[in-house]
Amino acid sequence: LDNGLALKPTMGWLHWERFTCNTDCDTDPRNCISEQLYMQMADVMVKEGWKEAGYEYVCIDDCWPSHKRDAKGRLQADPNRFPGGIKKLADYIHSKGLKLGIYADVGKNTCAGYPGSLGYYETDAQTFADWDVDLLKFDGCFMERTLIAEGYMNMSKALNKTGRSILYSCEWPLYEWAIKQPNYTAIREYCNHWRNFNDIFDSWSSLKTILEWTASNQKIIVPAAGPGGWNDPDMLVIGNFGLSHDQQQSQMALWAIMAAPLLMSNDLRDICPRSKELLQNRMIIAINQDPLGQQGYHTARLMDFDVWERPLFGNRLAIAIMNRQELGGPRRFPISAVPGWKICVPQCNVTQILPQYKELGVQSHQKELVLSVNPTGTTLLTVTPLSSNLRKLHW
Ligand SMILES: OC[C@@H]1[C@H](O)[C@H](O)[C@@H](O)CN1C(=S)Nc1ccc(F)cc1
Repeated sequence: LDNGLALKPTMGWLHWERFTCNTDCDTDPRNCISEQLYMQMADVMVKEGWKEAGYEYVCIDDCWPSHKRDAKGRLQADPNRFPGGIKKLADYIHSKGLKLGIYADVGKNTCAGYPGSLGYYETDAQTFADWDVDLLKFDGCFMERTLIAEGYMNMSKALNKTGRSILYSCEWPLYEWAIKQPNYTAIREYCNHWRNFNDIFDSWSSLKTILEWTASNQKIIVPAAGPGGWNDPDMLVIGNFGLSHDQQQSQMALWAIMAAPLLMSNDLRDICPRSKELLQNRMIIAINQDPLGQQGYHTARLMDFDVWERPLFGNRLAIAIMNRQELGGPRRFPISAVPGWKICVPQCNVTQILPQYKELGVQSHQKELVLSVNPTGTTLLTVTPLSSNLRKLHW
């Protein structure tokens, strides 16, 4: 969407995967969906270097509203859980130099059964603008499948009509795939990023299904990605419970290769140091935010390894090698088996970023550089050709 926003993939925090629809503030005040959750996350994001690393949007997901619209037909926050209201929360978030995201639904109800926006697109867009909201995540539940596209387009126009810059995060293709192959030219025209596939869960198997779907459909979705519009493989679940450290490194590496929005869903008030270090790794964030804005591809599967590559600004290349085996120990992979390695003629400078930082120095096409990759882990490299006669990469 050409609204001047999301020129690089959106970075921030989104409540859903970690906090879901927990509305029980009587027994669980620390984790329920309430204004204090976002205020506390904002405080931590400033205090603990998250904002500095680039994480900017603090996003509310489902379950924030009252079940009733107000007398003027406007959405309103649950008065017990958001006593100050959304505008005041936005002011607080802005006072921290951060931005506020909110959530609504194209259909009759949200997925969790709160009021949907069908029939109220202009009212809701104007309400969000009046509250100084900076991002809208627009879900696709309870909507006639054949009317999904029209609904997403109408909300895009409604947001534009408010005159406020509001980043528009869509789930349009996810719901449309059920009936037809979505038209990604249209989606890119109306949305700043878009969910294509099922919700992420806190598990390695969930991550694998998302990567599998992305690789299988890359010819359709990857060309649509670029500054202002991105494919959204869903939230980062790094720092929660279900992924080993190697698997957390795999998600961070692949989200960088896929030019995915980096929307963390975890508890920043209580996160282990290794996960925090991984999420704030400047070299991986730089790959995700690369100015060329080209999403990477799955380029090879061999010996039970997956290879993903992303062209970077300045003729550099990011390479991720994932060991799919869930048995045994680290396995060795010859970099010469990476399709993009052919740019290293006659030589390249190689930097390993994961599993730990290591300058591998000048490598030549001949000299056999072999990498070690942990089971379900990923080795992430950047490669800089040292010659001027660069051959274009062809996929
Ligand atoms: O209710 C909101 C929640 C989150 O916003 C996700 O990111 C959205 O993709 C939708 N969503 C959920 S749980 N959607 C949903 C997921 C599975 C299901 F059987 C019915 C609804």
